[in-house]
Amino acid sequence: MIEATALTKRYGATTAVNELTFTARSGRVTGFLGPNGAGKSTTMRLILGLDTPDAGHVLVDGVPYRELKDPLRTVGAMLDATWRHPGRSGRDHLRWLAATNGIPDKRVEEVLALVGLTSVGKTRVLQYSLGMQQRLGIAAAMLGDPRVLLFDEPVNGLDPEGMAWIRQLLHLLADQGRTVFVSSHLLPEMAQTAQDLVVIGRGRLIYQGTMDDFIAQTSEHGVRVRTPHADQLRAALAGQAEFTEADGAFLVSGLDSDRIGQLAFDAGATLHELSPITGSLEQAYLDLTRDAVEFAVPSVSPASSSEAAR
Ligand SMILES: Nc1ncnc2c1ncn2[C@@H]1O[C@H](COP(=O)(O)OP(=O)(O)OP(=O)(O)O)[C@@H](O)[C@H]1O
Repeated sequence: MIEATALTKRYGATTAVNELTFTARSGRVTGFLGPNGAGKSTTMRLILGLDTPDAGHVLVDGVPYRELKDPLRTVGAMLDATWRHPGRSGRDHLRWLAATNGIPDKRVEEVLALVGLTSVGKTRVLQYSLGMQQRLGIAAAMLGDPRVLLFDEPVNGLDPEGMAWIRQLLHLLADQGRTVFVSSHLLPEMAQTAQDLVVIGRGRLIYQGTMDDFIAQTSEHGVRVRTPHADQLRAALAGQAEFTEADGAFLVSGLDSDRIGQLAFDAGATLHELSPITGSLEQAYLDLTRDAVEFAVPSVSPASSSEAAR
């Protein structure tokens, strides 16, 4: 488990992390989201003891990182997957890490197998694709068989197959009871990966809770209904729910699809469509972080883009 309490970090006049309190639970994949400059990397560095907070504290399985007796066996991290000794082979890179941390050599073969790099263990890292480098970074994070894992942008630059592989691995690690804390800018990918979310903006906590609650609380909801008996449905819904009509369909809010189906049936309206519209992580995220974006991007309108083209 990771527990941050009133965590604060300042760089000169910039408060990168501001009284941040959150928990990442064991057995769950927790997504860590926030606009550029929100303080995600700083928070990850504070968790790993690479930076010292000005106030507050963060505990990993109940202990500050710097007081962990065996850090690599407690926390594994991949912050920058592309930094590696390029002249070494993947296997030698892991052997070097294992040797300097008192981890037996046989664990290297286990983690190479876990990430599917056994057959290219002898290949120099210089020749690895980005996907292979990400896998090697994960192998390194797994060397100490840690209970807590931190991944900063693990799917950056990966193809769909590589992303799916990482998603499955993160789920597997969480199912084994580990704490998996992962940042990503790719919201559709995060929507499929994370079960819990910590969202920050300008260093402050904006949301902490489950992915499902996040999407449910902050997005537009409704049920799309199509019927050839619009008059009957209109009469049935009047006073029961709010609705708008467009393109031959009703968008009904305030009632779930079971209730709408029943009302329509009672009113003798045949339904050709009854589909709940659930919000997306992207919409919920944009709604919630709108005010927390450090440098707002001007909206793109046809007029402004043709202006620019001139
Ligand atoms: N070493 C540093 N010295 C000065 N300012 C820093 C330092 N590290 C971070 N900052 C500032 O702190 C704020 C938070 O930065 P941080 O890199 O933690 O955000 P982030 O959420 O990881 O951003 P991104 O998504 O763009 O990587 C930013 O305003 C950044 O400029």
